[in-house]
Amino acid sequence: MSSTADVAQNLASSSRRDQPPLTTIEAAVLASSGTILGATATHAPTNTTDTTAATASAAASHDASGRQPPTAAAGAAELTSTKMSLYGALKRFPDFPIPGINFIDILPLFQDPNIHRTLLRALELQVLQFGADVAGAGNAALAKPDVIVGLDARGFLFGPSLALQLNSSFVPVRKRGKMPGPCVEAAYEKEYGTDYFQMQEGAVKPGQKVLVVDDIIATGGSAAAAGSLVKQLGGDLIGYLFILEIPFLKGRDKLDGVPTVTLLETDD
Ligand SMILES: O=P(O)(O)OC[C@H]1O[C@H](OP(=O)(O)OP(=O)(O)O)[C@H](O)[C@@H]1O
Ligand SMILES: Nc1ncnc2[nH]cnc12
Repeated sequence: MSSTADVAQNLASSSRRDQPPLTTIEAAVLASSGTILGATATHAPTNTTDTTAATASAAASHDASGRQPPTAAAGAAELTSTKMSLYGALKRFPDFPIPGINFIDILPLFQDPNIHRTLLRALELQVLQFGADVAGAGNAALAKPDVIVGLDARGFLFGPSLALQLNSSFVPVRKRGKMPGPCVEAAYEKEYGTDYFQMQEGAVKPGQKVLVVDDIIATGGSAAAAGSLVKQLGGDLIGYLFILEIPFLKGRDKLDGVPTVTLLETDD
């Protein structure tokens, strides 16, 4: 396996259409995304794609003299601060919207343009890493999503921006009764209630590769319902991407082993 420095270097120098070159930190985010941004390894079922495991050891690798290569060390420090700035922006509201729920508010991530930018870049890099893990380093493009599906409403805050960055379509999943024309529908339970999701027929074409994105996976009910709608439309559900996971609620268990990546996690 390449060292983090090698991976970061390759990524930093890789040319991507219409994209500025990756900075050291961006490359390092991708090179060791699991270590810093994704705590997915601990909780990932064995049959899910773990973007952490393959890179965590690289991030921790040392050179022959027993020291971390400077790029990796610098990258790790920057990554720690990246994660801390994203995580530190989250706010908690006990007993909202009902007693017993510790509500984690992701809206502050969008208040500061620097944090907003960092978030979008980290998500984009996480998708690229996801592609490399699913299809192999040289074939990451094979796992590039044709469609980003974002969930009503917080998945709309970053789904379209991410889709644009990836040159993918954006398609919404909405709560029942919000969209015109024929729709497919799925009922689901979430951490604090029951709801119905819909997608417009034809919004995803049969065989298109679809990545479902949302802010938070709690019990997984919302994400699983979205996945079932994608499949009803004939889409190829290649994965899920979340900003934040609440692992003790075991949402991943509802996702049928579909590859799932998260940037951050919290157990409170
Ligand atoms: O994993 P789960 O238990 O299903 O919970 C996660 C879902 O709950 C929240 O959405 P909510 O339904 O509150 O809608 P909103 O985005 O419109 O606030 C959140 O944005 C996720 O979509
Ligand atoms: N605890 C929580 N905080 C914010 N959004 C949520 N959606 C489901 N559970 C949530």
